[in-house]
Amino acid sequence: MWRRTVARSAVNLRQSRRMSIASSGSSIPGPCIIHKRGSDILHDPWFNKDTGFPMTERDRLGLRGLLPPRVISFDQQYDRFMESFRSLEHNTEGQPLSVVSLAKWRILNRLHDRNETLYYRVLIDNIKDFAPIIYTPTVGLVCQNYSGLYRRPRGMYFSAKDKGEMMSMIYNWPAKQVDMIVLTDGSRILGLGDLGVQGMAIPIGKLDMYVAAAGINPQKVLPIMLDVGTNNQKLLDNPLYIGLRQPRLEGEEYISVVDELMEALHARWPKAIVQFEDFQFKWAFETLERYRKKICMFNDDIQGTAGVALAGLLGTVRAQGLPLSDFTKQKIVVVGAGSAGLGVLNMAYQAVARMAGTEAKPQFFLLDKDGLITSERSGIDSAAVPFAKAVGEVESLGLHDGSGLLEVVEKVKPHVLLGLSGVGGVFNEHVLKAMRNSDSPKPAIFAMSNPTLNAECTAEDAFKHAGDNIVFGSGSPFDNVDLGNGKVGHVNQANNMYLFPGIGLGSLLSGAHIISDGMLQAASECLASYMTDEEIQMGRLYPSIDSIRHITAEVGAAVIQAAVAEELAEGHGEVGPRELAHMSKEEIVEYVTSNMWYPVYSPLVHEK
Ligand SMILES: NC(=O)c1ccc[n+]([C@@H]2O[C@H](COP(=O)([O-])OP(=O)(O)OC[C@H]3O[C@@H](n4cnc5c(N)ncnc54)[C@H](O)[C@@H]3O)[C@@H](O)[C@H]2O)c1
Ligand SMILES: O=C(O)C[C@H](O)C(=O)O
Ligand SMILES: [Mg+2]
Repeated sequence: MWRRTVARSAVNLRQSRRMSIASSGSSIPGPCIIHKRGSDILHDPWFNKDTGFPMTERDRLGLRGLLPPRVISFDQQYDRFMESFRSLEHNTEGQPLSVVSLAKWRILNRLHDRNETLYYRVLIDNIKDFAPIIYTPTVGLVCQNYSGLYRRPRGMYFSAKDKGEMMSMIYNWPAKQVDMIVLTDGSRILGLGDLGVQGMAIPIGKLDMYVAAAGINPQKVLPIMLDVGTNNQKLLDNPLYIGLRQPRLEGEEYISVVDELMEALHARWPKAIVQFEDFQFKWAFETLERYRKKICMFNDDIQGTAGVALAGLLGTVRAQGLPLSDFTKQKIVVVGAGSAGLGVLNMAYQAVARMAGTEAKPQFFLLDKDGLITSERSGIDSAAVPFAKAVGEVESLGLHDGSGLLEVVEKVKPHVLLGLSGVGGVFNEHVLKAMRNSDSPKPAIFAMSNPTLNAECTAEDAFKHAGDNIVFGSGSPFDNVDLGNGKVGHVNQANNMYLFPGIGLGSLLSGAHIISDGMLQAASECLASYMTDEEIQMGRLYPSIDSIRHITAEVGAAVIQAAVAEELAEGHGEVGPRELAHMSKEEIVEYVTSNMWYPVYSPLVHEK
């Protein structure tokens, strides 16, 4: 089954390389009805075209005289923005990275707040350069400074003070239809901890990726911050902090607020997909279990990450020249037993069970801040219990509960070392050097924690200490590494951005009322089989971010097919479940692609 998908995907890949990201879905859209006139339109980033309004439209919409007389074309506006961006890059050369990154974020954010069509076009066309600004890693810095950077509202804020009001508040959102919601409570922002209301930049950045990668119409996305307070003393002490200045709600009080918000969202937009993002461990699994059987939602840190990591783990098996069934024999050390680490192990165990039956005993090792987790450990979370190693098993390796990372790597000689700990540099020189004795001819190192400073190691250190023959992936982007003699160490961005847009889009277009394990597995398998054997041999486990729209269309189609196979698909718009069931794989990809929004100026028509 895997082999077949690999071969087929190689064909798709070749086709995709001919289709540029800019050309997808670029047909001229029909007119757009608006209920505003005059300067109200100029202040609405959904409709504003700045100097691009043609004269006829200026007349029709009461804009004549409100803009300079010359009409500037979309292409000229685009060039003008890119010119200012390049000169900002030039002018900030040599300044500290944080200063440059924030300056770039600001110029993009200003465009976002002014003219969304132009913003998304520059984002889509320059995704490789701009994703690290509007998304990871710069978004982390933005969250840390959000109270100071905040200028204009975007998305919705619900707080503990809104209890009892949410059902009516939800109607304050101006769009009738919402397809995609990303919700956070700001309690575990990347590896940066509790950033309270300032975590809002994460849902905004994730939804920017939804627009860029999945072609969700920006008028149908909704970032939401649920502010239940913060336990971050620095924020509580900051008089300019823009969130609630109170400790986080806990227990029943907390869950009742989340329940109320979920009910309100579901009542107004029953078909919208809700992505939970950056919830702290103690609520991430609990909320997932609480809502996943009732509404179309998923937790990106648990489930999106798991799918991306599994695709990378299967890629490393292929990179060793082994059949995929050998995945069951891989020795994998996972560092970090939180939402992401446990999500990955959960999915990896499921994959082993499919390949070798439920009796199979994979050689996966799990560590948290207190070292190796065995069945002897008391007080571990119930979600981690299935992954605790039997004491006898680790004793035979000379290990025990709490063994440190270096000792584990030295004794296990793992094929894969995967970090989701949030702790920068835990893959230190000694640990990386120990990976030279791995039992794999091509050891894999995944330093998946974000943002850059929280990565378990840098790409450069990984190749320097663990050797040129490793495959490397990181959650935040690093440059490829020059290994000398014309050789390059390829850096993969092992980030859930390769899956969440396709999971969301596929779920939406299937009309499924829940997101099943089968749909998530299909997404991961699709990503795993996307790369050709030649690419894998070169250490390329994931596609370039330039092809993210194409990979998202493929993932979306795989999710729809799985929903159809499980009889969960209820259809979307005019395409019912029967039509979906009769579509070939190619037709489903075409259906997904044709539903992707692409930024061009639509003619605006005023209606009272
Ligand atoms: N690349 C991606 O797509 C992706 C996706 C999700 C999360 N992440 C990153 O993963 C990190 C963890 O996220 P999470 O939601 O699982 O957090 P979490 O708080 O739920 O879990 C963190 C885990 O790391 C463990 N830990 C802490 N210090 C450690 C140490 N020194 N050695 C070993 N383990 C240690 C903790 O005990 C805990 O089990 C974050 O930095 C996040 O940005 C990356
Ligand atoms: O946001 C990211 O870049 C990935 C992931 O969701 C994370 O929390 O680190
Ligand atoms: Mg996240």
